Amino acid sequence: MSALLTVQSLQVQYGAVNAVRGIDLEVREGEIIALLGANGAGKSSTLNALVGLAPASAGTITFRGQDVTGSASERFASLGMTLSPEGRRVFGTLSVQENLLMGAYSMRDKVEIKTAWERVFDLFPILRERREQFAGTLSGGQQQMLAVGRALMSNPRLLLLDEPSLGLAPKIVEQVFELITVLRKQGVTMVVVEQNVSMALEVADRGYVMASGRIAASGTAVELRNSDTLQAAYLGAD
Ligand SMILES: Nc1ncnc2c1ncn2[C@@H]1O[C@H](COP(=O)(O)OP(=O)(O)OP(=O)(O)O)[C@@H](O)[C@H]1O
Repeated sequence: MSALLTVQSLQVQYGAVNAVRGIDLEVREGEIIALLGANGAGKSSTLNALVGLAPASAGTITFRGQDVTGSASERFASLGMTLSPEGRRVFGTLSVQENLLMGAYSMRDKVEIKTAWERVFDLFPILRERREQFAGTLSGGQQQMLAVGRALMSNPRLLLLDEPSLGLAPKIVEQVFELITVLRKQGVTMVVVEQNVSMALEVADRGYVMASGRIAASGTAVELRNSDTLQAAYLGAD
């Protein structure tokens, strides 16, 4: 498997706050990578920096063989790397279909947009039923589906999912993880930030554990499940 994404010595700083302190990551084609760690460990900052939404103050990001460090977020989408952000962030006063179209902003071709749209509706039939409805009136789980659906509209090769199960009822959480396995079968490579560590390690091939802006441990899902560092990373929340 070749590397789809390589991150070297990435740092993210917000003023005086060093959120990410020089991390290395590799994501290979077809993999599901879990990015784990306590609140404030730097997971969201890492994902945001990967798509140009947080300030990468040092390091390099190579995606599909191209150095994309410092690129604008549109470039990431057009190259095939998309983020489904934490907290869903759907546009509540726009309809379901308008929200989906926001995810297809780099596409010009109507047939291409329709194909992407149908794929999202096939994955989430409830969104097809509610396509005219304001996104703000959907349940939490449906808004999460819409956020993932919007990210899928650009047909990403690499999908970054930030806390996809956050705040959802257990049954819906199971659906989110089922979705991850369905997407993998469709050839989407994923990096998943999750507080639900056991479920994340069930679907993931490999993972990285962050603590205080650094990688504290990495390995296969099986290795991490048995790792003391994983337990310590959660107990030692900063
Ligand atoms: N926009 C920002 N401005 C200043 N500091 C920030 C900003 N975003 C995050 N931070 C800080 O950076 C550090 C890492 O936060 P980040 O959200 O990346 O962690 P996380 O592991 O994703 O945690 P969570 O699960 O709570 O989102 C924290 O100390 C946080 O307070």
